[in-house]
Amino acid sequence: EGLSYNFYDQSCPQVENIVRAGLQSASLIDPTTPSAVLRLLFHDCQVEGCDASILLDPDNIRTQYSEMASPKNFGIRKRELINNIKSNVEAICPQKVSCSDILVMAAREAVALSGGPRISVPLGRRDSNKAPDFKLADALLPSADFGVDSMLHLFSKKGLTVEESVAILGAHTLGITHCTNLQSRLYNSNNKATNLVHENILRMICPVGSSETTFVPNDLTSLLFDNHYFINTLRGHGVLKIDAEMPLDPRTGPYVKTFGDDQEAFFKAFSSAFVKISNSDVLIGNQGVIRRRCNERN
Ligand code: HEM
Ligand SMILES: [Ca+2]
Ligand SMILES: [Ca+2]
Repeated sequence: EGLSYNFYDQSCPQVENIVRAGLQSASLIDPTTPSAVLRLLFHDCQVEGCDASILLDPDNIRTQYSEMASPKNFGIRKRELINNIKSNVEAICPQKVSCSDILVMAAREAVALSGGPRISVPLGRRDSNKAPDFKLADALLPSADFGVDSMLHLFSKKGLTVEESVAILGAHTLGITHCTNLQSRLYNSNNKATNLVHENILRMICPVGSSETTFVPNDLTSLLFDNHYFINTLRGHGVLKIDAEMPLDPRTGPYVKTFGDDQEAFFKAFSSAFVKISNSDVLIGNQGVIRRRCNERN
């Protein structure tokens, strides 16, 4: 399909080490770096494939051409970290390594560095050279109140099985959710509340009209890539609507239980899902470009 496991063996053998070093030093300064980088990869791949489109800054003339203008990208961070790693790579191997591959490698390191599996990822992606209108990102990124139906539909389009779809949501073992993303779940929906005590705690942390800076951790070990997300949701302690629904739905519930009991089973299904997501709709061969700077068009 055009990607390969030894793509940079000749042209830039140091690239994996450079990316790993970049992730490690950034995580020492800010331990929430891995969660931000993992979400950044998903939001890139979800809009016109993994082509580093999310990293492009708006130019002065056409400000709507930046995915960051979409409210669905609220809370996206660490785009500049990928720019910095790219500069380090350019210093050693100029014009060889795409920003999209750097982002995939960085997300892979983010998972491994947090205690998750070390995932082998095929490389050879190319970068897009123009950002889509932010309305496309708006249409393609999942909204905070997605339920099981919409989630399974979204991931089946990427070729994920139901088991892999449940596993990839285990990415929420890392990071946080801002209260602004929980308003509709907590205050004006007829959602299937699972654990009233837990929902009341969420309401206390996130009152009506919470400021944009308040947040809750996605699980109790939000810096560790482990299976606590599943254990949490099984207890009815899920944060998002999808977390509350997955254990109850007959299609997804059995996998939530398996992953809550067996971390290795979670890691295995997460790894294959991660590879599928990061291979979806990629530019290869002569398509696209290798951007010189990740945040600007060539
Ligand atoms: C139906 C699918 C999904 C929905 C509805 C969803 C929704 C969300 C929402 C609302 C947040 C909170 C953002 C904030 O308030 O700052 C979040 C955070 C996060 N999501 Fe997802 N997500 C989905 C799938 C994924 C996937 C596939 C991945 C990765 C492979 C992922 C990784 C993350 C991570 C790591 C965070 C924490 C970010 C941080 O701490 O900065 N999500 N997600
Ligand atoms: Ca993209
Ligand atoms: Ca965790």
